[in-house]
Amino acid sequence: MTTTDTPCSRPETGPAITPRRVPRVLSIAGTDPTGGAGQQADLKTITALGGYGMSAITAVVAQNTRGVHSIHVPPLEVLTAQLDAVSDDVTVDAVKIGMLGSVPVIHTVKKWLTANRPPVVVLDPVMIATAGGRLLDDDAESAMRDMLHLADLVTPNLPELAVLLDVEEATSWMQALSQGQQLADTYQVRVLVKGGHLAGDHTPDALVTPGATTPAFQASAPKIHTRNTHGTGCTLSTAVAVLAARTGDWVASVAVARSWLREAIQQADLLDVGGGNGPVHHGHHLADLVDRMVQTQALTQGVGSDAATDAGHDGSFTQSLWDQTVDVRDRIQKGAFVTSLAEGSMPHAVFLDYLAQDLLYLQDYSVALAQLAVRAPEEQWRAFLAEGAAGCARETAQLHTTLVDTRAEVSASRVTSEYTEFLLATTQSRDWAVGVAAVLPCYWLYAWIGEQLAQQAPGVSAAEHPYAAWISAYSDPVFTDAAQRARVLVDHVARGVSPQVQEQMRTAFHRACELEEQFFRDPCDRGGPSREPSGT
Ligand SMILES: Nc1ncnc2c1ncn2[C@@H]1O[C@H](COP(=O)(O)OP(=O)(O)OP(=O)(O)O)[C@@H](O)[C@H]1O
Ligand SMILES: Cc1ncc(COP(=O)(O)O)c(N)n1
Repeated sequence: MTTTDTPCSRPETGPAITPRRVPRVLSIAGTDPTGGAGQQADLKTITALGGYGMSAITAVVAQNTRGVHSIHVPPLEVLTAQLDAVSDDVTVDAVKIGMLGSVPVIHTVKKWLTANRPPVVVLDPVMIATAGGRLLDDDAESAMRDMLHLADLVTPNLPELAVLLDVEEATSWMQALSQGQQLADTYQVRVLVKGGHLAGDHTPDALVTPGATTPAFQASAPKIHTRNTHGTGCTLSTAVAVLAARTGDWVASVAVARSWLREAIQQADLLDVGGGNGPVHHGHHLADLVDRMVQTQALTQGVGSDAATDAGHDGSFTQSLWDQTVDVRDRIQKGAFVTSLAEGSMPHAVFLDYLAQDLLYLQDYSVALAQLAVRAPEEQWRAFLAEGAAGCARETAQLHTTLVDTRAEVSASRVTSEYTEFLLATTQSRDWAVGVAAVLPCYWLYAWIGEQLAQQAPGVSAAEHPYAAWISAYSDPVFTDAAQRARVLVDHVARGVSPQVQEQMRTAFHRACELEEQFFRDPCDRGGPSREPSGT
């Protein structure tokens, strides 16, 4: 994720939320037939962030990127019937409330909310559309104030914040923060203060909580030069609702929602929707996933009748490699790395040491993949391996950022050196087929460990587990997908080589599996970092 955010956060506690991997999120809002704001933006956001989206429509708005043409408010009974249809049948984990429009609609939603309050309620007090057009009646402002206390989080933009407090709109970030704090204190509700409307070249945001003296979270990043910011407010508030229901952690939810939205704004110009203030790209991270799925399908078709690639017993060459390394996996599964990471009992120093070694390892693994890419006999394999090499380089850069605070120079441990020397030598000078077999365990065991961690520590949240973020990153389907494709490659290659080379592939795979096991065990065995004394 490209961001120059400078977050400063402290733990922020509130009523307990039971995290759910796929939260059921209801949006109560108006519509936008051009898909950039309101219900349509909310449903895209919920799906993009892994939730299950539902919608109850408050108003049918004929609008586009240039402005609002007309608003039709369905009879109140229709809104009540929609809300009841959802709550009579579905457990709602989070609700996001957007455009309400009028006093009777506010009262209707308030009544339903009082009787059916889900664990997460985010209220975006929508008043005016970016492109112009009032979305809240003038006489509804005080009714809106009267429902703020029912929310866990309120997300006004600066003009809305001013209306809610009945003061002049803030023109500086300090003033905005002070108004946000005043709203939080008056209504005893968290407030997401958004600086998108401030003049200047930065867009600061902050999460303020009742009675606090400093924000629970604050970040700022350069303004992205685009006019396509239609629906950013709807999108941000919904993203926080989904993530809060998913993690139970408001600070983390705001931070992640913000970074994700930033990327959606960054890629907004790709969409080319409308001639005014266009929408943001809610599906920005899915495009890559679909590319990979299409590529996997192409690779799988390329291997004809032996295309079975499931981890089950499919009779493939890679399956036989896997079966022959069951002892290694058993050691990994029972070893201190997986068990202490899953329990959260791994000492932080050991974890940091593991990350530092991983960084050193990935630098060389990236080179190993690049060497194979250069030597690849076919275009599709070159693309796959080069993409893997680039992914490792990106991962290395991210690890550098994570480890920036550990400062001291870290040297490769004996195991890390042994593993990387083996990979570099094998991928550079052995038969290409042997090289691809040597790099497979890193893909495959990584994805497999992700599954083990997800099973041993299901649904962990940042609030209750020190390594929650790491565990969920490990079980990312992206890794399973990459491992699958690496298997397809090795199976394909194995069919075209002699039994002798197949045997060498088998030996290389086995050796790399053993080194993987040692690599995970090593930081736990050593119990701490392997560093060069500073100044050497
Ligand atoms: N040009 C931009 N570059 C980067 N971030 C932006 C930009 N415009 C808006 N944002 C971000 O989008 C979010 C919504 O901000 P904003 O203050 O505009 O709220 P809003 O007015 O409710 O949104 P909307 O435009 O949908 O009504 C904030 O996190 C803000 O930082
Ligand atoms: C139904 C609906 N809800 C909210 C907004 C605000 O979004 P924006 O200010 O980006 O136009 C909107 N335009 N339409």
